[in-house]
Amino acid sequence: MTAVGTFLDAFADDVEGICLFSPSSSLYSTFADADEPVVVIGAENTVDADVFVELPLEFRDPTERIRFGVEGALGQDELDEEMELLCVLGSFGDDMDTVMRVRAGDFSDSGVYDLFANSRADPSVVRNVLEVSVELGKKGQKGKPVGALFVVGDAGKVMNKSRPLSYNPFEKSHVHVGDPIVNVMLKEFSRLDGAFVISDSGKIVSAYRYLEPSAAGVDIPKGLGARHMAAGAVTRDTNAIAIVLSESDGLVRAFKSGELILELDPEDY
Ligand SMILES: Nc1ncnc2c1ncn2[C@@H]1O[C@H](COP(=O)(O)OP(=O)(O)OP(=O)(O)O)[C@@H](O)[C@H]1O
Ligand SMILES: [Mn+2]
Repeated sequence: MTAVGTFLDAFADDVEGICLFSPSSSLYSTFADADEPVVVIGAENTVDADVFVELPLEFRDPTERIRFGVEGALGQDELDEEMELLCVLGSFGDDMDTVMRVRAGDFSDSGVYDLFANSRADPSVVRNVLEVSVELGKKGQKGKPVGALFVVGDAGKVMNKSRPLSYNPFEKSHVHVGDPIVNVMLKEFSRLDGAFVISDSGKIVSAYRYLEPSAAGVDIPKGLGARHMAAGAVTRDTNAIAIVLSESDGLVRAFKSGELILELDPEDY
């Protein structure tokens, strides 16, 4: 065997599961008789795989794609945490150019998959709100750090658990998050108090909402203030998720079912 062959053989030794990211039919059929379970992960099941995990977003970063896909497969009980996996994907385009070996358990429990896939709001709406928060965190408002609170999904119930702090600039409008003009408006209004309420489909329902959920049983990390507490609590009281940009530490956090499930530094994106 060649040196490369020997290396690859050792690399794939003891692998217990195979994840194929958006494979071609020919690649998929190469693994048809594999002894290990094969999971196909992608936006669509174009190869008619028996075991398929949908990626609701395009993750350009291969490690993010793997994290999301493996978490999804674990969530669907297609893999278990002890497994050593071989992930095959195209990092620079559609052609397969990357093989990564990972341990399934390293990707469990971050809740990121759950945030996108099992929220009431569309995955693209969740992504758009995350993107606005990250941009706002990077640039601030006119160079100053700014905070913001976005409550996404289950808007009717969220409106019932909150009250207006001021006139709602989105009252008669039908605008959606992700639209560039709307993102400018969201950044502009983030200087003012309260929360934005966004519907399952991404419509901006209101700005300036003061949230009044019951905070009973909400367990968020110490040191976070009223904005984060309100964010956590509203996601326990309703089926919304909340995305918060902190004015004081500059981090973006996401809450679901009363828990902090994602924390990221805008400077890393
Ligand atoms: N219940 C609430 N509903 C909506 N907005 C709120 C609520 N409580 C606080 N806020 C908003 O959060 C802002 C900051 O409050 P506070 O400093 O207590 O929160 P925090 O969690 O420490 O957030 P930050 O990290 O951004 O400082 C307030 O000025 C207000 O605009
Ligand atoms: Mn504060």
